[in-house]
Amino acid sequence: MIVLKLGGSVITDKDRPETLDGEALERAADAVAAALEDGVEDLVIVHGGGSFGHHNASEHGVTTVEGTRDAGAALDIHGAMTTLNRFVLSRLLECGVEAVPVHPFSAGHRDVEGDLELPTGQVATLLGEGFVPVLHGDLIAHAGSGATVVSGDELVAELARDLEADRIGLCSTVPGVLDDDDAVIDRIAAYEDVAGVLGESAATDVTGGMAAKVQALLALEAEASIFGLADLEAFLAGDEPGTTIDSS
Ligand SMILES: Nc1ncnc2c1ncn2[C@@H]1O[C@H](COP(=O)(O)OP(=O)(O)OP(=O)(O)O)[C@@H](O)[C@H]1O
Ligand SMILES: C=C(C)CCOP(=O)(O)O
Repeated sequence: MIVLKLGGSVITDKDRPETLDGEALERAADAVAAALEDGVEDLVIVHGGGSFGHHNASEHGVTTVEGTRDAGAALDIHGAMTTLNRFVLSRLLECGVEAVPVHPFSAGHRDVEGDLELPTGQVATLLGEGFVPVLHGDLIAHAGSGATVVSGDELVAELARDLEADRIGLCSTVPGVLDDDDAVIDRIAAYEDVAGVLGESAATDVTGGMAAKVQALLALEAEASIFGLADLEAFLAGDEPGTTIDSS
């Protein structure tokens, strides 16, 4: 089973509010369709927000820890993400991928500690019935804080853990985690080894950029890869492009 995140920074123009990167999305959808034709089974896709969601969350002062109890703000942020989800689903469907939505806002919650609870029975059942479930970074009920943002990276980690994914891939706008000289770091086994080079996203981003990604993936038992769009086909074909996060 593969859990693949399509980074919001890849499929949207992160500097312009609510603007798709149609070419990149098409390329990603083509790669997914080709992989399924080549025999990949059991694929769960998660996409991030990019210019959908982060701007809205930022305007309302909402992050993964700062919540809102304003239903209008909640609908604004969730609505931006479901709009992007519609675009992603349409493109996948056009390529012949049996993609269906799973909206985290209606499925999961955080407890008072902020820990994410995400039931995955619907995802497993959809996989068993031949669908490709497509989740997305979203707003989520948060005990004691109203509703906060849940990043696609957190969802990837939770799905991978619960569904015992064999392979985990994060397709982002960079070819991997970069060192001080902008060279791709081949393997990361401990956060301390790379803490100095990990930063936030260059664009508006309420969920922590590369640092949060590496942290979420290091908490997993399975290996995960962070790579750019040019390497999506290779990842889906079984390669380990970009940076491998290996916490074992
Ligand atoms: N050491 C690093 N190596 C690579 N990228 C880094 C590093 N430090 C910070 N970054 C930033 O992290 C960004 C990737 O994180 P970002 O959260 O934007 O990706 P994404 O998951 O593709 O998008 P989204 O969060 O919208 O889904 C890069 O574009 C870069 O600006
Ligand atoms: C900003 C929202 C609502 C979702 C963010 O998801 P991410 O782009 O995966 O961090």
